[in-house]
Amino acid sequence: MASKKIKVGIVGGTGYTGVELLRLLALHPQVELTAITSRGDAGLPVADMFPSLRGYIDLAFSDPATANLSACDVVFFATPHGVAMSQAQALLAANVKVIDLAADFRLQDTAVFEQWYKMPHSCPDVLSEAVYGIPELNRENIKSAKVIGNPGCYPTTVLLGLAPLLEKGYIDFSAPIVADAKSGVSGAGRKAEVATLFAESSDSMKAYGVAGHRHHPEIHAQLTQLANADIQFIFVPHLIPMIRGMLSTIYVKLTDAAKAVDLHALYEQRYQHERFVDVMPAGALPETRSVRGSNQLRIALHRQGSDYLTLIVVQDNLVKGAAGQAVQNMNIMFGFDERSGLEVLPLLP
Ligand SMILES: NC(=O)C1=CN([C@@H]2O[C@H](COP(=O)(O)OP(=O)(O)OC[C@H]3O[C@@H](n4cnc5c(N)ncnc54)[C@H](OP(=O)(O)O)[C@@H]3O)[C@@H](O)[C@H]2O)C=CC1
Ligand SMILES: CC(=O)N[C@@H](CCC(=O)OP(=O)(O)O)C(=O)O
Repeated sequence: MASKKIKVGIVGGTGYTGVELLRLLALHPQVELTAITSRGDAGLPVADMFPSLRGYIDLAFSDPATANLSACDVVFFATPHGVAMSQAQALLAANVKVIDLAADFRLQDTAVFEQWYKMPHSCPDVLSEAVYGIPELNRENIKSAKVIGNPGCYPTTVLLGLAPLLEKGYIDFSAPIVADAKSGVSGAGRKAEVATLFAESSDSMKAYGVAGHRHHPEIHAQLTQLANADIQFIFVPHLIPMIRGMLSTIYVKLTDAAKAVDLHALYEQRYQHERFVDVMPAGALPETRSVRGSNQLRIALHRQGSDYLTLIVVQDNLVKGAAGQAVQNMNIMFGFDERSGLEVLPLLP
């Protein structure tokens, strides 16, 4: 394990995933935070905006146009889609690693990226060397990566939920895989929007993106790779009246071979060495509050009749679904203990 401190920059320090990175990295033993950007609040001490960080972070926000990001060892982009790809090439040329929490480096097919994100991809060369950042599925490639496309929040639940079955060929693709997913409102970010006003989003619940959500192609591409087969996948996200947390319920049809297998034991074995994936006891019904504020993802399996399996997966969308997973990726890239900065217990109540 390396002991030297690395210099870390965060572009987009005023957003929800940005401040979550600050919360986790402030106590990371191998990290020295050196630049935290904001366009509108440059010059403001970070702790003035986020008093919870008083005494832990002494820096002020700096303007992303002038911040000395090339002096960092790694830069996190906790920004809207399109920002990281405009700066990645220059940072890589300065030997700085890049971890993007947005979608710039998640989809290898630039035509699909352009279709869903309505912008051309400005650096396909960088994209081609980017690694999709789910450590439990892709750890070896992450070790040597210079650019990480940190996954979307919904994809992390679906992919970790399904991976053990797909790796064994236990899903019968004659029926579609269905994922019915629910997110807390922080998933939409901190920017002001009518849909996330208290009076609009509390005491109510709604589906959205039913005709198509940009995480569908992201999940589909990864499922296809894991299954080595084309698959039908139905995905419906929902907005629910809580601040943080995500629960995905996933329905699959099992192959005949899978029906003879102890699937709970298969999951326990697949994730036995994974600190951040917890396979719950038989019959468990995981709740989002059991992972709140932590990098933990919990999975429960429920057989339904002889042919179907229902998976229930929970995570904190801002931690394992975003900033925590990004820190986990950083730890792997720099040879640190994967748990550094991430041994945070869930908050209760
Ligand atoms: N929220 C979630 O649960 C998840 C979010 N993500 C992704 O992570 C990224 C960040 O999300 P989130 O933190 O929720 O978003 P927010 O809207 O809360 O924050 C966005 C941040 O980006 C900064 N910013 C905006 N435009 C630019 C720009 N052109 N150049 C530099 N900085 C800019 C803003 O700061 P300022 O205006 O002060 O410069 C702000 O700090 C998004 O791509 C999102 O899709 C991924 C997984 C989960
Ligand atoms: C509740 C809510 O609005 N969630 C966001 C997903 C956040 C996320 O992970 O999305 P990115 O792919 O943009 O990084 C959404 O559905 O747009």
